[in-house]
Amino acid sequence: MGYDYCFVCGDKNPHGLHIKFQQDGDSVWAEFHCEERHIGWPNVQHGGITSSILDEASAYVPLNMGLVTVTAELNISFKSPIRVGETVRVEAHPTKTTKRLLLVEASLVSDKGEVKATSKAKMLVLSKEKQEQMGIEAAQ
Ligand SMILES: CCCCCCCCCCCC(=O)SCCNC(=O)CCNC(=O)[C@H](O)C(C)(C)COP(=O)(O)OP(=O)(O)OC[C@H]1O[C@@H](n2cnc3c(N)ncnc32)[C@H](O)[C@@H]1OP(=O)(O)O
Repeated sequence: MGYDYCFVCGDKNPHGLHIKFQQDGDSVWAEFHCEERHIGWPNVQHGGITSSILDEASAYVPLNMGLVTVTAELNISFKSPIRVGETVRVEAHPTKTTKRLLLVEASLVSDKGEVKATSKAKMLVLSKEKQEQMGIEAAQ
């Protein structure tokens, strides 16, 4: 089972979010439309879905640099509810890069310009050996 089954971006995951990320220099971005099946409280997008989108965007930043990482830490501020029917844009960019660690900041903003959530992630670069140990295939 490869990347096609990723919950956030995989084409073949029937339960996934099917988000397509675009590269813009060191940054990545994507759009997401909140539907009824994404809610927790009535009409409010589940915080776990919001977290997944921010996490994934943070992972695509190093991936586009040719680095395979896992999220070691993810700190999220949920600033305003994302409602069913709203389209949000996620953007992520690196703020610090070392040999072992990337710090990535991300945000989710509505099409009306309202900031819905922001995050700071620590993405830990996996060595080839560690990738094999974890059963992660080399990046495409
Ligand atoms: C094409 C489409 C693809 C699409 C596919 C895209 C998929 C993307 C998925 C989204 C991303 C995810 O959700 S990934 C899944 C969620 N994350 C996880 O499951 C990670 C679980 N945690 C772990 O596996 C582990 O704890 C690691 C790998 C993070 C660290 O393990 P380790 O390497 O054995 O740990 P350890 O020896 O203690 O630490 C190694 C070094 O890193 C440092 N370190 C460890 N943790 C931290 C930390 N939180 N903050 C700072 N530094 C840290 C240590 O101090 C040490 O530094 P020094 O002493 O060497 O200086």
